[in-house]
Amino acid sequence: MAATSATTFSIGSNTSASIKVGLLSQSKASCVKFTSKNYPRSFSALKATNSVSCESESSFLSSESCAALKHSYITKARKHNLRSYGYVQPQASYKVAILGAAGGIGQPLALLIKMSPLVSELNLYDIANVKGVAADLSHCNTPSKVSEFTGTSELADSLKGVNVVVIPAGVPRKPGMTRDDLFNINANIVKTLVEAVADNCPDAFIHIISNPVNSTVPIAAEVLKQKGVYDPKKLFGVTTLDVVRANTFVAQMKNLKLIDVDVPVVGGHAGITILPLLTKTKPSVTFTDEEVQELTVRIQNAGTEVVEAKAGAGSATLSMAYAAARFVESSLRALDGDSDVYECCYVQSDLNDLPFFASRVKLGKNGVEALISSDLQGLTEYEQKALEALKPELKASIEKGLSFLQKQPVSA
Ligand SMILES: NC(=O)C1=CN([C@@H]2O[C@H](COP(=O)(O)OP(=O)(O)OC[C@H]3O[C@@H](n4cnc5c(N)ncnc54)[C@H](O)[C@@H]3O)[C@@H](O)[C@H]2O)C=CC1
Ligand SMILES: O=C([O-])CC(=O)C(=O)O
Repeated sequence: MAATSATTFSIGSNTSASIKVGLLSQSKASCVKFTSKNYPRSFSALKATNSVSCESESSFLSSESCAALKHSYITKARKHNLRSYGYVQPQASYKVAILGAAGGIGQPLALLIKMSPLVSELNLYDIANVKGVAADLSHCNTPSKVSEFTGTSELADSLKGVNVVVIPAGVPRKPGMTRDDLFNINANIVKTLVEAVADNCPDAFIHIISNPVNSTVPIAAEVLKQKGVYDPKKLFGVTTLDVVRANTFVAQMKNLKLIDVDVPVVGGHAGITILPLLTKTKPSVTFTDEEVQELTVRIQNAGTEVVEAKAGAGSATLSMAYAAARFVESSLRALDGDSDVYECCYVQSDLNDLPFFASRVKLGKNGVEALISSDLQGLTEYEQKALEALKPELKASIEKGLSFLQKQPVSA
């Protein structure tokens, strides 16, 4: 059976049938054809491995096990943010806004979100230069409608009816700066934007990317509180890039398949407050003490590595856009009823004495459904020490953010 207008999902190994690559037919929803250049596996090959029990190819293609495989492909492909470059079949109709959409992160992030089958409308807001970005992006033949909004007079309209707001607005670091050096400019930007979110889409999930995240998230929380619409389950500091980096560096060091590696990263998003829990890596990996030290320091300094390499032209944008798109997609899957969505992020927390803390969370339709405490149990001495060491810095950054609003109350 030929698969027409097919979408290719490269999903790594599928344990239930040892299939590496599948072609999922869009024209016949229940049909999966297992052929690929890299891993040619026909029905008879599957049968030979006892992976299927049907007698004929046609009965297999219409069987429940085939439908389950199709479901597993889609789930795994979605989890890993894989995209087809062909036409994307709409699967849901959520509305996403990016505030700071014309920037270094905003533009590639907009492109990645434009490729999501879960998005029907994509609103791009910035104080300048967003018209051309929107015109350009709107020519992609993916389902979402792109709209542009320029300047504060159009901010409110950009947020009406939005389900997920992503905020990468603000200045990036230059070599020699810490993230905290961005506080004076970015605190005000985040405050103004979150005020508008509170007024126009108070139920939305809010993803804060602007640095210093350790302080800008507490600022956003205070703004929402003063506006009377704070829902701690829906406010997130985006720390996905720390996980993405940890996964990449561990896979490289240990020669593992990237798609399989998952390292929880807890704490915050600056220097030593970024704490990868390497002993909780999945699949289980053993590290020498030297490897733990080397990896931890590299993950903590990875932002600076990029800032220095860009030599004054900004900080991470492409990897950040990739990470932010993953977090948006996870949020949309959770909103859409997927009950198996977990991400590390910086949220209001009661896992320890810090009011905000990054950890793995379970996401659901209403935002954070549960904080995953098990990652913080059974820590090694190294991890426990690092956790205690990060607390004073993170506490100070949180307090700096919370007290900012005392000097600058929200506008009515
Ligand atoms: N959370 C994380 O893991 C990461 C956070 N960042 C942070 O993301 C922020 C943005 O970085 P880039 O995109 O590289 O900077 P950029 O300078 O390239 O872009 C920032 C954009 O924000 C816009 N902007 C400024 N004020 C605004 C306002 N009031 N309303 C709306 N838009 C406004 C600018 O016009 C510009 O288009 C920085 O603060 C950076 O430190 C960067 C990488 C990783
Ligand atoms: O390092 C920076 O300034 C940007 C950032 O947060 C990161 O890349 O992790």
